Amino acid sequence: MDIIFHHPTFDTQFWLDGMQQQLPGATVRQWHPGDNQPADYALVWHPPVEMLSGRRELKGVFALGAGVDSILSKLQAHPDMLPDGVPLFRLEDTGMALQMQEYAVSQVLHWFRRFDDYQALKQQAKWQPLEDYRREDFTIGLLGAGVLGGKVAESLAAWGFPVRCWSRSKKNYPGVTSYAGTEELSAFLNGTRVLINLLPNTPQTVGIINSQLLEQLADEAFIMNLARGVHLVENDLLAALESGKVKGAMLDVFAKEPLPANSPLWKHPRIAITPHLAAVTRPLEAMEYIAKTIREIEKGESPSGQVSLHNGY
Ligand SMILES: NC(=O)C1=CN([C@@H]2O[C@H](COP(=O)(O)OP(=O)(O)OC[C@H]3O[C@@H](n4cnc5c(N)ncnc54)[C@H](O)[C@@H]3O)[C@@H](O)[C@H]2O)C=CC1
Ligand SMILES: O=C(O)C(=O)CO
Repeated sequence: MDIIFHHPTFDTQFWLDGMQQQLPGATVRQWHPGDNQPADYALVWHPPVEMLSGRRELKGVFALGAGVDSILSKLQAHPDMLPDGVPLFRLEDTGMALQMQEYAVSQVLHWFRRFDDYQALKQQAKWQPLEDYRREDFTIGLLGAGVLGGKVAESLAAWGFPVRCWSRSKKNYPGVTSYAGTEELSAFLNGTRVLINLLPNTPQTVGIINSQLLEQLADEAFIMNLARGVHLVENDLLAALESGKVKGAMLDVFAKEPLPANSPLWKHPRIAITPHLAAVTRPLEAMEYIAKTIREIEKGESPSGQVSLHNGY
């Protein structure tokens, strides 16, 4: 079995050795421009078009992340990049859910215990206890309730918050109220105080966090964008912060990355920023997962994690 690998920033040798250990019978090589030798599987992130196009022999392409929007947008521009019938897989969890849980739980508790307000009072040397927020006024809503959103929802429910989620189809997570489809979006938003976004980037979800959506949230809402920058209309968020409808935001992803130095988001006192690292690919877990999936494909099984080209995620 032959495996080709391309990632613009990962430690390639570490991955070649690691995959070799996971699949001792395989030959794993770094792909270089001009390499047209046959391959059974490709492991990629931001792949050059010529790496995959014309490779009808491939039994699977693995995206080395959870979101496949960048691969799919390239595929739109170059439809022959992924030969017909070659399945595209993505990473399901592989250590990312725990990182998302850490990120979301710590920030929700930060807002719930009003640490932002106390930090602002501290700047004025003010010793001033504030009224506690009540859990019943702190409903948390997950936009997107798949592999990552579902786990985040469960971890926040375990902290005793009212938690709800919104997805394409109904979910059954313990302690989490499920809403599904565009017809239930307004009901989901109504009363949501903390909105956490873990949707994939698709034509249906681009710009979903806009002024019309923000207006439907509970007053003094909080926004956490952990998915993709294009989901959020940044100027609408700034306007909602200005009006007081939104009290604070924590953003990990941006329409343009790295976030340009002149972006007004940097300087806003009620916006916290991290540089797209809410959850990163954990190589060992990812390699184990990919090897398991390859073994299932080789046995003729249908492993999970296959991207629906129709749904776009
Ligand atoms: N900031 C970061 O470091 C990272 C961000 N991500 C982002 O998180 C996203 C989610 O990842 P997973 O949970 O693994 O994806 P997933 O595919 O398991 O879950 C997606 C969820 O969104 C829902 N959904 C999709 N389209 C919808 C629509 N039109 N209306 C309503 N619900 C819809 C699905 O029903 C599902 O519940 C990724 O696509 C990626 O963009 C992933 C990893 C790291
Ligand atoms: O896996 C993903 O989709 C990511 O955004 C990784 O940072």
